[in-house]
Amino acid sequence: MDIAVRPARLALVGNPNSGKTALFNALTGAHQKVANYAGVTVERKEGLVRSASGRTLSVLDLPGTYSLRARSPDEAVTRDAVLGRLAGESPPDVVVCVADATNLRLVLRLVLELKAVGRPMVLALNMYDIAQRQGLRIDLDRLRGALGVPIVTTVATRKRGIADLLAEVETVALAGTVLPQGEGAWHEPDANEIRAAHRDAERIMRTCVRPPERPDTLTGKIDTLLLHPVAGLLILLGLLFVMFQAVFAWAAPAMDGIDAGFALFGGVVAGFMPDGLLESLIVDGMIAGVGSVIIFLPQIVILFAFIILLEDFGYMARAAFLMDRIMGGAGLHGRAFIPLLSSFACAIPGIMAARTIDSRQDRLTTIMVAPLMTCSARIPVYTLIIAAFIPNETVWGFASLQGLVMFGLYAAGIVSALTVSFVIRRVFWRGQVEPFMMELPAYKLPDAKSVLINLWLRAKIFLMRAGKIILPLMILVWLASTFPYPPAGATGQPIEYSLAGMIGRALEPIFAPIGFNWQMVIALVPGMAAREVAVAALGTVYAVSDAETAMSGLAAVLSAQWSLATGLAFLAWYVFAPQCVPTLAVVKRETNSWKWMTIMIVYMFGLAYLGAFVTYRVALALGGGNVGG
Ligand SMILES: Nc1nc2c(ncn2[C@@H]2O[C@H](COP(=O)(O)OP(=O)(O)OP(=O)(O)O)[C@@H](O)[C@H]2O)c(=O)[nH]1
Ligand SMILES: [Mg+2]
Repeated sequence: MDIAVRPARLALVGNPNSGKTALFNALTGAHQKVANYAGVTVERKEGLVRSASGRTLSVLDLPGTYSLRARSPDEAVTRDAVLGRLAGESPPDVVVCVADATNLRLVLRLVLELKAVGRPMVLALNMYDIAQRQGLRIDLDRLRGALGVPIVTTVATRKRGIADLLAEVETVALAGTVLPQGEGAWHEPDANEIRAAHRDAERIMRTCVRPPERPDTLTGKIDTLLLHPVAGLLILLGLLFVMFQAVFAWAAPAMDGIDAGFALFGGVVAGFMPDGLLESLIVDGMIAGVGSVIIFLPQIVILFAFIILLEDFGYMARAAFLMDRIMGGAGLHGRAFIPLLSSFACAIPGIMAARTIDSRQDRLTTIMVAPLMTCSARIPVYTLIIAAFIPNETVWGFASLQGLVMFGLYAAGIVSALTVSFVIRRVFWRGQVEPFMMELPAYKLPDAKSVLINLWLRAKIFLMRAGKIILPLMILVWLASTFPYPPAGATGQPIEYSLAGMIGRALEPIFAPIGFNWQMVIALVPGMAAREVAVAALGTVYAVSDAETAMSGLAAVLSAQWSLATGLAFLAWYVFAPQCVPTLAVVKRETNSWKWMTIMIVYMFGLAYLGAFVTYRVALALGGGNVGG
């Protein structure tokens, strides 16, 4: 192996939730997602690190696995990477096995398997801080002897032990491999070999690790309450309730600030520019359009602050455990919880996270319902319509009505996901759902820095979307709603004669039964590329984006122009419609079939139309048909 020519490659392999990604971030300075539950990483990620001696090493982060006998698609990624079976990739020069030091029993079998593969290897005992705090006594020298591999202790989140680890990696890398090339040395172990490995692991545990004198029972104590079948579920509901209340209550001042900022900015720019087309494009199309989406940043940050904190405490794995019975009843695998939870951010990572589910049927069911979870791109649409039609009142003396409606919209997404998966089970396959077996991590105090980094990543994704997707789309919307000009002597609004107006009018008959007018139809079209563009597009269509009136102005215009029934129907449409083409593309890629993508499009549009229709008709019947009332 010639290290001078190409960087030596080290691969991080280990059980789920052992801190591989945290170690990867500590080594490479990357900001990959870490969270206190298993199955976060589902793809290989590569980065570079420079060692103390100035050598560049390439680091590979891999999905967690308990064994090389891969069961799910993400575990197969790890196995293939270790064995050098990935197309165009040689096996890693050094395997760094990342162990949760507080849970050594689980990793020892993997260590023994990896040793059999024969690549040079280093064992990193991560989470060593927690092991020490728990009073766990690990005899490192004896463990080194028993396993025959170098061992370093690390605390990935505090970047402790990183230099030692790198030094150890360099030593074994330089020592070179005299061992057989990966693949040949490894085979699927048979039952006898598995039993033998199990015995070896138990023996090593007995000789090298002594349990703490006073075992850590804090986690156990908290769990008797939080995992209680009734109290636990109530606490979960309570947490979600507080979360949505906070989204509305706490974000308001920041949103007003952003609103005013963009209005001011638009006004200043307008003052410097001559009146005309260019001014309209920049001020009404671009500044107001992007501003009407960015204003939702505070709400998204608050929502994710809750989610990230709950993840890092270790609560989310408990939530999955609590939900397992309900989800199982609906035909969903317990492991579907994490993918569905990720879908609250965006369905795309959620659909990818379904790779941790090994049974193909369970995985497909999860993928098919993931887009029903309320992704963050829906927040702008929901909030706008809620602000326009739901009075800002307090009910029962303490709850904000607007927050309650938001809670209801999220609940509608969850309930429909459970219902659809129930139906999928009946229609496509009937087999048993596999029982849930997720490790419950120990509770941990979140690491402030890593919470902030995760939060910043979410905010960045949102802002990048505003720049990369929404800005260009808004320019298109502006063009389509400005040209062609109205003919001489036309009496209506200019937009009625534009291309967008024509499209809206052409599609209007399809949407009239569910209470949508042609302006709404125009907004739906660019909303296919990214849901939140509908908000900005409505602003353009209703021409409210003068410098003085941004978001609050739009809500006022909508409440004057739509009936309550129409507003509610629009919300119902947004709960179900398979909007955002990128999600559909990912479904095609992950299922590797057009069939499932088509099924998704058909069923979701069907539900959206039905949901909006029923909502509209019921609201009309209850007297919600007055425009401007
Ligand atoms: N106290 C402490 N926490 C750690 C340490 N290393 C990681 N963590 C935390 O452990 C949790 C899991 O870390 P990840 O890096 O996501 O684990 P992973 O092995 O990549 O997990 P998967 O990708 O799901 O297989 C996170 O909450 C980390 O912040 C450590 O050394 N000490
Ligand atoms: Mg990871």
